Amino acid sequence: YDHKKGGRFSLSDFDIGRPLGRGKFGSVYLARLKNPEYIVALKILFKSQLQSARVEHQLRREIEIQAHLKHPHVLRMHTYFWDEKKIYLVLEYAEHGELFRQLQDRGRLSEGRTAEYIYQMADALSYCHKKNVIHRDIKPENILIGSDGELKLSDFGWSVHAPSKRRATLCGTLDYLPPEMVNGKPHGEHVDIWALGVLTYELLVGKPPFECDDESRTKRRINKGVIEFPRYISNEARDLITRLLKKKPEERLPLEEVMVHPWIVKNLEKRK
Ligand SMILES: Nc1ncnc(NCCc2cnc(NC(=O)Nc3cccc(C(F)(F)F)c3)s2)c1Br
Repeated sequence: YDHKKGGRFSLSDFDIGRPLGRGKFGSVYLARLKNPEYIVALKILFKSQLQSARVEHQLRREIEIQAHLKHPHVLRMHTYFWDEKKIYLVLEYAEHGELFRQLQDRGRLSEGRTAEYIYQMADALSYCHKKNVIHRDIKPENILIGSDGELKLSDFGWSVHAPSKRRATLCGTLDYLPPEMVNGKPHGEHVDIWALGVLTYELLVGKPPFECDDESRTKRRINKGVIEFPRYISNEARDLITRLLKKKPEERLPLEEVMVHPWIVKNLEKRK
């Protein structure tokens, strides 16, 4: 199709639809490329906000990383463009929105559904880690749901190439951070495996395992690593979560073993 020579898009190439969500640095809109007609999610960022937060390098890294990621359980970034004041990320549209919303609506998810979701995220993370990319910000808000109910790992705004001693000024929830990051130590891809354990727990229980009303107590609980399971959590689920939430990064269950863990296999069989 005859889009602009040099391949660059501009806002006039799109019809803008309803807002899909509001982020810290800008909003996401449903949008349709006019020619050919193609539905996307358009994240619109203000250069001024990125500059004052000094995160332009982070966005550049995300764009670079996303350009090389193509996987059914990783939300695609098709392209990006900019004008005088804004930067536009042209993203794959996830029809069923954020996993966070589904968890809020349902309170907590069944073991069958959770096992399927964790299998898909382990698959996505295994793919990213093979490309030396660690996501570093896995949480229900950053996981979207596609048209067939499949999960899409999204928002690589905090991702880096492993290993990283980057002492990024972390903001947002500490709940998903492993001991090594909470203590500002060098960290590798094992941080995503820890976060997968927190995610498994949160989907089954409805809240993360070390949640506290203040950060210092959360940090203490993350470092202590004691996990309380409600009675209704099966032994196999407890086994997987315990093997993911190991304090020592190298002791955490490798992703390939997560995908064949008895709890995953048993629940995937049942849902066929
Ligand atoms: N239904 C939906 N279907 C598709 N997408 C949806 N929402 C957008 C999900 C995203 C994917 N990728 C993202 N990336 C960033 O936001 N990056 C970003 C933003 C600011 C600053 C920075 C940085 F500069 F700090 F790195 C990096 S947001 C929804 Br709701």
